[in-house]
Amino acid sequence: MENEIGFSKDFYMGEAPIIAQDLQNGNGNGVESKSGTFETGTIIGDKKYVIGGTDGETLSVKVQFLDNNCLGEWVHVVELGTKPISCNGHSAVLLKNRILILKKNSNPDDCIWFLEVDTPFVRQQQKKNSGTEVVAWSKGVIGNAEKPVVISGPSGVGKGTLISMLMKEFPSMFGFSVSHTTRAPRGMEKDGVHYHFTEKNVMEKEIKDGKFLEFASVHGNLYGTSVEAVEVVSDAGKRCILDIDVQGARSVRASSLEAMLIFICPPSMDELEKRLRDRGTETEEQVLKRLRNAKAEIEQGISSGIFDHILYNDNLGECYENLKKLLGLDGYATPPKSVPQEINLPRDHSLSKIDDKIIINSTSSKPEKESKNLIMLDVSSLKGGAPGRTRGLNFQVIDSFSEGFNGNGNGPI
Ligand SMILES: Nc1ncnc2c1ncn2[C@@H]1O[C@H](COP(=O)(O)OP(=O)(O)OP(=O)(O)O)[C@@H](O)[C@H]1O
Ligand SMILES: Nc1nc2c(ncn2[C@@H]2O[C@H](COP(=O)(O)O)[C@@H](O)[C@H]2O)c(=O)[nH]1
Repeated sequence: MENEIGFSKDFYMGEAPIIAQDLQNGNGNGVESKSGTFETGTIIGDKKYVIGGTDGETLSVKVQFLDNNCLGEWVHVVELGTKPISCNGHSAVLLKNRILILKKNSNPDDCIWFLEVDTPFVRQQQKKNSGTEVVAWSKGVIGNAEKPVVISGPSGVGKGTLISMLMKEFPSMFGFSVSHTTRAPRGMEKDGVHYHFTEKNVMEKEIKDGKFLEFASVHGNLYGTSVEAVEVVSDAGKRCILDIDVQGARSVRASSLEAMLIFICPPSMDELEKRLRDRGTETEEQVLKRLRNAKAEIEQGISSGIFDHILYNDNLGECYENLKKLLGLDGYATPPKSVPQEINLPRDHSLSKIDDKIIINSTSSKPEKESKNLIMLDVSSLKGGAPGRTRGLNFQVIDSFSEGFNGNGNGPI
């Protein structure tokens, strides 16, 4: 199954139409380069992706185009998303449209990363930056993390109120995605808590740089969800809640976030107007603008098919109970705790790939004891991906000798 430098036969053969081969210059999977950093190389079609820790603290990517066996120049690559921090080496395996990176000797929650090279998100970004080589990083999450929740609806309907109630009752379960906006803060609003209040030119530049999952012009200001805002919540092990308008919900629906989308509808336009006016946060001109926009938003919310669920917020308590039902939280005094899976990858390991299974073969030879582990990483049900996390990774210990392994997989140990 494996050759002497740790590439599997499948890795050489790749998966049509992408073909992976070993590097012709001998810089194979996990080889120390002249500069002393670890580099791996993967050839996909006529491109060679070299991943190595040469960019300060973070792993960087270099791409070289192959021109009939003759090596071309390095190409500048735009790397989107948060890059993994460099480590004591890594392994790389080509999957269908992304490269799986396994960091050696790293924390269980930081050992699996993906470099997307040909996913819909990357193709979309390549189109935007025509002529530029674009790749995107996405961190792998073991198991099926709960889907993010999008709460949308016209201004004043009660989205923020419902979200606050949820966060108060389940503080360790939910995390709020803090949006960016160019509108001015209201009296009690804090920067970084309610919004990241941002200058328009700064936000426009960051949008251009691909830092936003979605953005929209709403009631005359720019609003947007940065990739980081969602990642911060996922990394804290919480379910992400987004409070965004209908245009933003449409973008999220089209993205790889795979969120649950809920539209909150007012009982009537009169009641919506009353709530907006009673809140007293908008000028008369703003109230009228928001009410005008509300009509179109309600129409789209109800009939566009963007949303998975529609909730009517007439009686607040009832609406909140219905929201909890949708989220599977009715009847829970305390939220269910998922048991985290753990995987520790020792520095010395080799990889092989059989269909959608990655076999990690690790050997640790301490003077007193030698231990061997065979871990199977199942990548058949990957979900999400850049510009967010890649979920749906499952692993199983399929063989282990000695106590060297620190994990709680399902297989025999
Ligand atoms: N079911 C309800 N009945 C009566 N008042 C409500 C109800 N739900 C929310 N409110 C009130 O309506 C006002 C608007 O609610 P909230 O600020 O949560 O709306 P929102 O949808 O988040 O608005 P925006 O999109 O402008 O942020 C608040 O003063 C809130 O207390
Ligand atoms: N598309 C997005 N819409 C957003 C985002 N954050 C908030 N919003 C929506 O804007 C309006 C107005 O909000 P307000 O705080 O000024 O009253 C409201 O409908 C929000 O849902 C975002 O990141 N993206």
